Order: sequence, then C-alpha cells, then structure tokens
Amino acid sequence: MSDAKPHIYVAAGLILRPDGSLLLGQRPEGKPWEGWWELPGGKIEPGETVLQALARELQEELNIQVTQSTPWVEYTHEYPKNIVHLMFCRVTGWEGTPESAENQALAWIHPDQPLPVSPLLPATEPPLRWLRLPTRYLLSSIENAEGLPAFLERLDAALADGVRLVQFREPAWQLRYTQGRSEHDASVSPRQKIFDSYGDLRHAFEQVLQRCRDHGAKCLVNSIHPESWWAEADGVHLRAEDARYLLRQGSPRPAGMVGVSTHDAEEISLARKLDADFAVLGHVLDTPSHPQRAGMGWEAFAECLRGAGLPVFALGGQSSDTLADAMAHGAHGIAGIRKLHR
Ligand SMILES: Nc1nc2c([nH]c(=O)n2[C@H]2C[C@H](O)[C@@H](COP(=O)(O)OP(=O)(O)OP(=O)(O)O)O2)c(=O)[nH]1
Repeated sequence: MSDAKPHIYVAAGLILRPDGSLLLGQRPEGKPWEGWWELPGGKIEPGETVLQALARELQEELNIQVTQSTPWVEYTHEYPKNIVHLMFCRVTGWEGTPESAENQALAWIHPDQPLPVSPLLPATEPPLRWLRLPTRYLLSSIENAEGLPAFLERLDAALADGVRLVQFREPAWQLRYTQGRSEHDASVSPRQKIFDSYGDLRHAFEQVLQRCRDHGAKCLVNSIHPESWWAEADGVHLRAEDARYLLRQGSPRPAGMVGVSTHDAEEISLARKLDADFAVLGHVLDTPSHPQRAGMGWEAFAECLRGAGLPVFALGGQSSDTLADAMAHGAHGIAGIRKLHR
C-alpha cells in the first residue's frame, strides 16, 4: 500500500429495514466518483467517534436521526488517489423517513438479489456480500456415536429456529479414529486411512450435512477432517495453524466458503490475507469447554477487530443472550456449541 497517498477515514452506514432491505445513495454531482452508488456516510471529523460521525452524516444527507447503530467491519481500500479506511456500521433504528437532502438519488435494495443500480463504488461491494452471512454459527459437539442422536435433536431445534451456518468439528473423534485405525493396520499410512475411512464419524458428518441441506443452511467442515469432505460440504473452517500453513505454502484459497479460527489480531490478518469469508475470534467470555483459559473480554475483543477487513464472529460463552453485546462490540454475530437459538 502506497505511503504517498493521503489516508481518509469514513463512517458508512448499512441502513437496514426489518425485511433486510438496505439503503444506497448515488454520489451527487460535483463530488469525486460522481454518479457512483454508495452507502450513506462521510468523513469522520476530528474529535468525533465513528458512531457520532455517522449520525451527523445521516442527519445531513438523509434527514434521519439514528437511534440504534453498531460498529461492524473496518475495511481499507486503496484508490488511485487515496487510501480510504471505511468504518462500516449497521444502522437498525432511526427516526424520520430517509429523504434526499443533498440532491442524491436513493434506492432500497435487497442484498441477496441482483443490484438494480450501478455502478457501485469498489469498496462498497464487500459489505453487501458480508450482509448475506448469517449471524449465528453453530459448531458441532457430538464427541462419539452415542452422542449423535442428542446432537441431531439440538441441530434440528437450531435449524428450525433459523440458524443457517453450521460447522462440523469433531477433533477428538477424528484423532481417536485415526489412531485406532493405525493401531490395527500397519500396512497403510495413518494419513491414507483418514482420507479413505468411512465409519461412525463419516455417518455423523453425512447426517449433519443432510439436515443442513434440508434447511438451506450452509455447512462448513473443520480442517482437521478429510479435505475431500470440505468439497462435499459448502467449504472449510480452517484452524489458525492451517491458515498459516496454506499462506506459507502459497497455496490457493480453498474452494467454497472459508472461515478461520483466530485468537488475536495477527491471526485475523491471516484470515484477511487468505481472502476468507469470515473469522471467528475467541474466547471472549469464560466457557465450560475451555475451563483453564479465561476469556479475553469484550474490550479486548473489540480492540482485535480494528482494521479486521472482514466479518468476525464472537466465540466463547455465547448464546442468544449475548448477541446484542457481541454486535455492540463490532462482532458480525456469535459462534458456539451451546444454545444459539431462543
Ligand atoms: N460514504 C461512503 N463513502 C465511500 C463508500 N465506499 C467508498 O469507497 N467510499 C469512499 C468514497 C470517498 O472517497 C470517501 C467518502 O468521502 P466523501 O467525500 O463522501 O465524504 P463527505 O460526505 O464527508 O464529503 P465532503 O463533503 O467532505 O467531500 O469514501 C461508501 O459506501 N460510502
């Protein structure tokens, strides 16, 4: 990124109606990028917080008073003449009806449908894509064949409640399976056995995948499991060490959707370099699944998200009760093995 170019800091609002529609504005005559479509917002003035700048801009541009907004993703884009740091924020409450106060055209669009307006500013495309990502991410915790019926019941309840993103993640089971097989048959390499094996673990994976398919939910496979399974599902969820390994090898980004587990800002930057769809950061709160490790807390979580450049889920001690807290601290949503549904 060039050091000679000026840096500008911008607050941009994703003004969202309850039906999921989103407001775009067209840059008026006389401004740089005149005629291009963007999210309402503008430059942050000295002494202003991001949310203050956003509220002022939306008052000036649309004549609305923001009553509910949360920071979301900080994203940097290099243009030919400058480097823009966009602080995208979700705006879910306002008073008044948005109107064109600066002679700009306005359009309510649906992020999951083809755009009815163009062209869109280059840095405004990623947030429209991120909006399609569900805000609850359920991680499996089956442990063994006996645990499958109870987990499938929990999965059914979550899917019925609208959870649309699931990760198949059974590290202890995968390890036991690999070790068990290698003990009995020394003629085949343990690695080969992982990739060829079909047993209880495979059955559990198929059951989870089928249920996700039935509900139109996406299913990602943790990178501890065979690579051939990633492609059968909707993509992979990489452990941080696997993300680091892929980058070191110069490997191409895995196909399909890509999530990355992270524990700090440096690991979030790995996810961004890999062009992942999202990262998961934890542990935020104390959690029974990691009793020996204290949670980082919401302030440290928010700090790690500075300049993240992609949506980040909060992990650790999360439930439907913490979703609002998570979003207030910049999370895209929450991830966990416990109850993410009501
Ligand atoms: N508001 C907004 N700006 C965006 C988006 N995407 C994007 O690249 N930008 C860039 C374009 C501009 O270089 C910069 C915003 O600056 P601006 O000129 O609109 O700011 P402003 O409203 O304070 O305008 P000004 O009167 O100070 O010139 O951010 C977006 O979605 N919304």
